[in-house]
Amino acid sequence: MRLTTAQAKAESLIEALPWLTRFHGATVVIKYGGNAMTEESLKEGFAEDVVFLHHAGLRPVVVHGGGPQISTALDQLGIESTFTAGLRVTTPEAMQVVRMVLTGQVNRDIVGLVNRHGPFAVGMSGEDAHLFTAVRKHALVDGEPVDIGQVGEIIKVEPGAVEALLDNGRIPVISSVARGDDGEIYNVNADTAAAALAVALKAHKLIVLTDVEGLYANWPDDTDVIDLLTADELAALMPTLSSGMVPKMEACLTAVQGGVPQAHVLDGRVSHSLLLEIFTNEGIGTMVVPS
Ligand SMILES: Nc1ncnc2c1ncn2[C@@H]1O[C@H](COP(=O)(O)OP(=O)(O)O)[C@@H](O)[C@H]1O
Ligand SMILES: CC(=O)N[C@@H](CCC(=O)OP(=O)(O)O)C(=O)O
Repeated sequence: MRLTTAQAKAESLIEALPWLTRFHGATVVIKYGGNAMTEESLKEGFAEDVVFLHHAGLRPVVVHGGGPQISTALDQLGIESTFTAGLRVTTPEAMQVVRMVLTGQVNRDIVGLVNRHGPFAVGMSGEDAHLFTAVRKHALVDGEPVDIGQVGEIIKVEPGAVEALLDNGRIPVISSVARGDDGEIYNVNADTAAAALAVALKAHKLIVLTDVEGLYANWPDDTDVIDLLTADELAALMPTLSSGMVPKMEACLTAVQGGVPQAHVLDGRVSHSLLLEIFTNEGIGTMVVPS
């Protein structure tokens, strides 16, 4: 018997039932990357997905980056910007721009898109309510520590303000800027910040949205996406990874080793990728699970 369109839609809804049951009340930390937020329709789709998760009874938390947006602003201001070991060398002058773009621009954009659907999103900086406390981080180049300016390594997470927002039925949207006990502000890679928060919140899932399908087995060849990895398998692969994938896969490993049962890297260029991952039997992207 052929299914009518309406019946096929009902089948799709029913496919989601076991996942709705399983993830009811689950905290999901979603890292939204700058390269996955370039197109307006994708940004709108992302906001719809987050609101859908909220209405479906999950507790979504968004931690965002904005690397390309920071680079554009620095270029416009004539401030040179370089990366060492995947991290932006952040002078005090650049730090002001990083803070302005992440907390003042990208954060506001995401909050605005989510709040088209209701009074849900509340924007925060990682500096607020001592959410992220960081110390100065050095990059390792050929095993030697190199000064990369005001780049931070998170040493403490106080998730109370985020938990209060979640308990109040809100969707926290958080920029990856941290404060230091030394009075400085620090630029933290957003993948790293999302993982630290997922561990502190005892989240059920960390989802990292990016601009590739997942972790490719033989990068730069993009034919073979690894769909499932244990933490031990990922730890063994880490030294072979390059560029942007290093902080992303490190974040998945930190999260899973810190007690988060599942960490995923998904393609943010696919519309509604969040819903596909959470509510379909196939899932998409790369999933990391405990060994
Ligand atoms: N093994 C790999 N699998 C997938 N992508 C990889 C791999 N190694 C390096 N990359 C690169 O990492 C990039 C993702 O990192 P990045 O550009 O920092 O993303 P985002 O802005 O989403 O944080 C991909 O676009 C790809 O060019
Ligand atoms: C230290 C460091 O490199 N910080 C990042 C923070 C933003 C970020 O991580 O943005 P994406 O997720 O879009 O890459 C930066 O300055 O670009």
